[in-house]
Amino acid sequence: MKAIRTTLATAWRIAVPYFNAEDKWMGRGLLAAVVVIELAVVGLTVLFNRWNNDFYNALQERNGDVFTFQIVYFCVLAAIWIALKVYQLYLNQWLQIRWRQWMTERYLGGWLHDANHYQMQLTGDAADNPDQRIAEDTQLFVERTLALSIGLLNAVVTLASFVVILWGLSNQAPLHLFGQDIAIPGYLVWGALIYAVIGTALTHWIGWPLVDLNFRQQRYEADFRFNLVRARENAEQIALLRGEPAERGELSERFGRVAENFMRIMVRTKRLTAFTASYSQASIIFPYILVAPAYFAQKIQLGGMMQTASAFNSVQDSLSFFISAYRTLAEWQSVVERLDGFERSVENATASRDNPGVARVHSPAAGGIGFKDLNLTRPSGSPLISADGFRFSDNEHTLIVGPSGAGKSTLFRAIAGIWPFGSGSIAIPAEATLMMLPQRPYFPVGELRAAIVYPAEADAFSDEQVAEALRDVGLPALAEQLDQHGHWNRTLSLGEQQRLGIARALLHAPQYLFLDEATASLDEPSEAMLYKLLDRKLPDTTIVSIGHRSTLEAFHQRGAMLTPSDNGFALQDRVRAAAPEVGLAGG
Ligand SMILES: Nc1ncnc2c1ncn2[C@@H]1O[C@H](COP(=O)(O)OP(=O)(O)OP(=O)(O)O)[C@@H](O)[C@H]1O
Repeated sequence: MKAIRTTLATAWRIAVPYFNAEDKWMGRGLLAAVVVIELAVVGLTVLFNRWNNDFYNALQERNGDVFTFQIVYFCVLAAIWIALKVYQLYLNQWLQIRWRQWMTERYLGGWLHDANHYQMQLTGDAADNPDQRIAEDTQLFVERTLALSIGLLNAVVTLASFVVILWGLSNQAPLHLFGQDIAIPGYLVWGALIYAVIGTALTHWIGWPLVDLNFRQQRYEADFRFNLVRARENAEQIALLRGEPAERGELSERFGRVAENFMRIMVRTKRLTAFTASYSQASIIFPYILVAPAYFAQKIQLGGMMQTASAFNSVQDSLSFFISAYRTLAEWQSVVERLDGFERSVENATASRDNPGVARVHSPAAGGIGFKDLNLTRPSGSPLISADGFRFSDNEHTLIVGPSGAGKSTLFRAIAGIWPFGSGSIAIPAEATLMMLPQRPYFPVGELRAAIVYPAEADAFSDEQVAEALRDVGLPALAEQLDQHGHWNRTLSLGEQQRLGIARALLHAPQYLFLDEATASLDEPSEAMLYKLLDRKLPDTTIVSIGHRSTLEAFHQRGAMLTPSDNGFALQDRVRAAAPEVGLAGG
């Protein structure tokens, strides 16, 4: 019960913001229309119920005129019913897509706000497959929430209308057993109530494990899909390593979990269906059994009996709403849990960014980037790097070296503000523009022009500017293909991708450029050419590089290294053995 209350409260929290958002008038209007139509549908059900009485009485009395009138009357009711049903579905779907669109935008906004998506990955909590939350769960949530709440409304209103009718019918057709009337006011209502309560309790007892099973099913399906996508994304590596059997084994194992859980769902659903199907079949004859004695004792007519049966079924249907909606309810509960997990995960990521262990503060303009008591740790808390009093001065190029895994890239992440683990502060001039170039730059799939200038808009630079940057970095052939669409991370060599990365830096001209082994896949002369190009084209940019090649020293005035310390590794100035021969500073 507590779980149901918690789920309802959570669902309310997830659902309500849409009806208070910019689209609220449209959303509220559509919802009101759907509700009004639902009420009209219940009203029609009451008219149909009365029609039963008149129609069957006409049949019993062999009254042709009344029969014909009732047929015409039925057709009118049916026509209205059809129109209501058509528009109810149409407006319901309209509301669904607007609501879902709003939720999707909101979740995309939260997920892609600053580095939330990265933080969520780092902390690795409940929202393990955000793509599933955003794409699938929002759709399920909107659809199921509407279906269940409109279904519930129908059940309540139908119940209220028909309990009154059934109560009246109980008095017209008193319980007649063993040759005498037994006066139980509203006995048909009590009969329906007891029947439904027993059914609901049994359904819950048989079906409750489905909530958890459905939750797991969605997770296993998402894991399987995610790993298929990973295999596709890394097709070349897998093919080169002949990793297909390993991939296949892994994927089969993951699908095994999907299938195994599905089998459990099947078994449970089979039991539940056996019960609900028996229950609904029994519901057809149960009211006849209740009123048959009164009918045979000639206390009521055929019409009265048919109307009673139909009213009983309506009452019983609404009381059994929970039974018919059980599977939907179980699925809906899992969806609510997952969306709640996602929302909490976004909130946690935002909170950890707003209160990071590592503070980013503003240093005076042209003050460079400095560290104070900086101690970076792994997410587990184990120490990684310490840096105190170190500064990347403006217009000075620094090369950082250090053992693999020491935390060089993590230092860059902290400077970029996406690594919250640790303590101390990093001072960066206000409004400074920073750009990080990793070893494998990211290019969105699409037009080459947009891929290069990412994350700026495709038209942020003129074609001539982009083409010039491409020619400068030694990719003149690509300068002719700016309109071409492609998956550039897949089709270009790593060296070409690194050249493209430098072209991106040339276009954006950041104040601080961080190169994390960004030219490591190029031969030494090409690397030298690119560094000289950067120096020539971006004279006001401060460059900090991470690299393992000693030839890089020639292009940096200053050396820094990570040396083992009590706190992992310490960032310190590096004293060079000899002055570089071809330094950028020196020419
Ligand atoms: N997302 C993460 N979760 C947990 N540990 C991480 C994560 N990212 C990095 N680390 C750990 O932090 C340590 C430093 O990683 P980092 O990438 O900064 O090393 P690096 O000095 O740049 O290494 P390399 O020279 O090999 O690129 C490594 O031990 C790594 O396993």
